[in-house]
Amino acid sequence: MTTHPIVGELVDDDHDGESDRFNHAAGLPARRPPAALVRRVGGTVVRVAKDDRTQFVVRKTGRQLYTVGAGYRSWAVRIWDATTMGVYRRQITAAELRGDREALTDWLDRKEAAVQRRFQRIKEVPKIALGFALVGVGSVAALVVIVLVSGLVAQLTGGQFGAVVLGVLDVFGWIISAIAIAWTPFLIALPFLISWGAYREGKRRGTPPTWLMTADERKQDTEVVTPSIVVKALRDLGMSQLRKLIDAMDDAGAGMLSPITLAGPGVEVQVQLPSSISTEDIQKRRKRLAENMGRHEHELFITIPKRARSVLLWIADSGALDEPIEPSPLVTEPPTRVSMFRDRAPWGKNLRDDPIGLNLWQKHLLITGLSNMGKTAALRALALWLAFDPTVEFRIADLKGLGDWHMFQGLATVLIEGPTDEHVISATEMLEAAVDEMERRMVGFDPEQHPDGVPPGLPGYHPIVVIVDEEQVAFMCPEKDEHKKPYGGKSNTSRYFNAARKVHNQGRAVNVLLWDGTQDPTDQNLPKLVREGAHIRAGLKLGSESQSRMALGDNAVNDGAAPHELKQEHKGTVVVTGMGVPTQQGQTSETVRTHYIGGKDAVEVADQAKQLRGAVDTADTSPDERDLLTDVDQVLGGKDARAADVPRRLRQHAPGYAPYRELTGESLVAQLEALGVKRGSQGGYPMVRTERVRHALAEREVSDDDD
Ligand SMILES: Nc1ncnc2c1ncn2[C@@H]1O[C@H](COP(=O)(O)OP(=O)(O)OP(=O)(O)O)[C@@H](O)[C@H]1O
Repeated sequence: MTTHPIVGELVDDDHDGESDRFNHAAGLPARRPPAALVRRVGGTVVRVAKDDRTQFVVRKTGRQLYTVGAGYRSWAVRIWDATTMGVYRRQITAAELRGDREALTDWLDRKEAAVQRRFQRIKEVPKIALGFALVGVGSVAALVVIVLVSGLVAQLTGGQFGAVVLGVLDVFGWIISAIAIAWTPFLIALPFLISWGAYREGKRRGTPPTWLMTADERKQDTEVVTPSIVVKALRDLGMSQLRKLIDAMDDAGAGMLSPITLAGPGVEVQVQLPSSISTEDIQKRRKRLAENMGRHEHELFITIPKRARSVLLWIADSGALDEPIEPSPLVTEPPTRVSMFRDRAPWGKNLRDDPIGLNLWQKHLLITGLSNMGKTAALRALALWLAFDPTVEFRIADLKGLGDWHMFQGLATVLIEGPTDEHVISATEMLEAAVDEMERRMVGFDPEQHPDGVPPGLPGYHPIVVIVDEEQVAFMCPEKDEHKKPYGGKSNTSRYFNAARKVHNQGRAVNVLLWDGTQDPTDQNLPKLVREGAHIRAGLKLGSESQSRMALGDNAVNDGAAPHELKQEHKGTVVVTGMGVPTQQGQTSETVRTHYIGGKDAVEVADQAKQLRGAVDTADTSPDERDLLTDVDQVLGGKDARAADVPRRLRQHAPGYAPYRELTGESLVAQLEALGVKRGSQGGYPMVRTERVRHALAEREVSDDDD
């Protein structure tokens, strides 16, 4: 036999033109000429037809032959079933597999009764046959009697007895010759008639394989998700056990499904799996399941509801997820004021198109994702909403520093923008200042007066939200301080790590919160202790399941959360889990398509928030010179203070300002003295007195004027 090389790409077993459709939708060229119908037959790739027309005819004929074959098979199965009590056998097997003892006994009894009934019928067969024979003989005898009586009557009334008998015999002769004439054509037509019946039976029984359909037919076939499509998709998952169990079901598997309901731009259906099939078995085959239903992998979401051994499938309308969702209500109808305690931040919509709002009160938050998936935008959208609560203070470090957070100038009390080690050092100090504040609040809290913890609105305990975007930069920082303590890393001495951990551990109760955004999480750039401390955890598209576990935790991923399976093109889509996240009943996570607030809109929203709360004095964290006298006057707030307490206040006032970093009480007093502030003490402790600082400021002003 001569073999001819096949021109073009060798196709895989699953080729059904799906990738061409995908490429077409994405505006990419088709993977191969769409007209070629190529199949692998017994390990050899066979080109069946090339041009459109022939291909159509070949596919159509193939489909019809398949349907006729399916009909014969169905009849054979039914005959086999009928002779071997298949209905009962299958129910018995299914009850056994389910471990349903009650049903098992019931079906065994039914089978026994059916066997008895059949035995009874078989016993009665000779009697029935004899009955038929007697009826036959009786009918012939009756006919003879009728003919004879009719002939006799004819004879007596002037007719001829013989003519009647001959007439009747003629009629019989005619019937016999008509049968003889029709017999041959009937015999010729019989196989066709049987095949027609088989075709109808085959059509009733199932759908031909997708590779026997043209692209258009497939589209029509898969647009609507029906119970039979879902069952067929499950049956064809490539799990022989599942296939057998579904085939064994009396209702062809329909009983496994809940009603299919419309849910946003898609449908939802819950599947109760047979006992030997685990939810994991289905999750692992998401791609195949989606494709069996005519969808892309990212258009099928599988979650695990509370009911044991069941999966909840949400199947998007084809292409629906590629449509953007509407703009944020924050842009279209900015709020006049919000309450962090009471309200929910409008973040986006879930797959069912229900609006999703997060309650952010006393929640640490972590958002991760691959680069450029919309992490900053999603995090910033929450902060912008929260800016409409004037009681909330923001301290922000944007360790990319390309202006994503610049609109918070005048909204945040600290705004660090930049990627260098210096910026990481500032961010660390900002976080350490938050730890100091947290400890001050904890020490100063009066549990007798507030037995239920810090109530909303308690003076001195306003929410402080510390935001660190691109946090991975902090963990990867190689710099060390003068005590050789690293800023980055995750060792016991790492300054950023320890500060983040402390806020995570204890900040919530006193309203000191950390929101971090980090890229491409690993154990190095997002240590376990930090990621586990967040109350709300969100993952945009991630690279692998292990990253999803880091981002959302094992529980959420075990329950079906799969940010690694989100589509790269779907920026801003997050899987979110944790406290304050509204989820469907029985679910632990929610997939949210977040509203996108672009840079320009963000500036406008921030301006509106500034109008509400009045401009905030954003601390200058740039390495420029600061004025020590003015800063000390500001941190004293009109009172005197021990010199040892003032450096800490200065660091909080200007996080990241290097000269304050190593300041001690003693060196401060010396520097102030050089600026004209007389030393003072109380009870043996060096003091910094407001009045002396202001005096030095006034003197300086006078001498500046003189100059
Ligand atoms: N919700 C959204 N809907 C649609 N597009 C979005 C959405 N969020 C972000 N984008 C698009 O993604 C781009 C990147 O967004 P963003 O800067 O927030 O990503 P990122 O993950 O923070 O990136 P990186 O980690 O590289 O800093 C935006 O410029 C925008 O075009």
